[in-house]
Amino acid sequence: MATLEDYPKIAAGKVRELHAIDDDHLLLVASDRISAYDFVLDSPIPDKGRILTAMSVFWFELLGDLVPNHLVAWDDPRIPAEVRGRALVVRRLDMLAVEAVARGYLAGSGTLDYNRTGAVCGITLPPGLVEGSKLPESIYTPATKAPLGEHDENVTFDEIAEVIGTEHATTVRELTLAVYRRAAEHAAERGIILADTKFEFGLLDGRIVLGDEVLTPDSSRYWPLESYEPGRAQHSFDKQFVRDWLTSPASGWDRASNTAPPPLPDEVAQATRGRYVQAYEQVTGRKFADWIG
Ligand SMILES: CCOC(=O)Cn1cc(-c2ncnc(N)c2C#N)cn1
Repeated sequence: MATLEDYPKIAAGKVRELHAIDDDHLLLVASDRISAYDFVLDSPIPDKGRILTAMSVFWFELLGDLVPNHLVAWDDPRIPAEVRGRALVVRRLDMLAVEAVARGYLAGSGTLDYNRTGAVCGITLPPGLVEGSKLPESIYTPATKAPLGEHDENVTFDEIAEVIGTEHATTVRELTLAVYRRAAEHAAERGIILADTKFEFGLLDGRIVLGDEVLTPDSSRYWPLESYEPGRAQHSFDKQFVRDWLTSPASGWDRASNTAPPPLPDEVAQATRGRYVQAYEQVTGRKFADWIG
């Protein structure tokens, strides 16, 4: 059985790492780390890596008729025991330099751009929208990847086409919207608003293939349908307990101070684990207890 040290690390995000298995395969590893207010917290959320990996596997399977993906295996001798259940064997792709974002609702940088310009990524929106507004139809709002810790930069379709060519830019936009719309419809039927999501695509033998993690609460905004109310910041299905505790007097943390947040109380970490499990079971109809690792 391989160990993680056998696989050189080739990329890392805030909460994930990418290792090389061989010339054609990579190992995408999800940690139990959680990010809030642009900080990676000291406190891990038990099983977060396994739950989000199981979610990606579900979505890759459900959406496989719409778009090919890079997933090769999730239960495989190439996966070291220490990361089993929170690591995927994936095909090595030639990644396209675009953060392919679809939005069904106005939130985050989308609201910021809209308030400044009436548009997001060059797409003019109707007047009178607020944080959390449902958009008349979902839109493609690509971004360019920023260095770790910075926010991606929203750009227009034409700016992306300049970099990856009009043909690939067009296919990426079509796939992003089709896959998001199908996933958002599935989630809404199960009481979860998928407000937006971010995909990454790559080339494999000239075909465009869906890479990265997909439609997890780290790559998407998951809002509970029952507490949806436009006009304010929406409750995060998974991160709200963390946000509420960090911004409560109990934490002793001052968000404006730009200092690192304190560790979470165990009950906040455990309650957050519960939210990830609930999101997984509600979206997939599967029991997390049946997942490997
Ligand atoms: C965890 C850090 O990695 C990233 O966040 C983004 N990233 C993806 C790749 C990639 N590169 C080739 N083939 C792939 N299948 C993938 C994937 N997924 C590189 N960086």
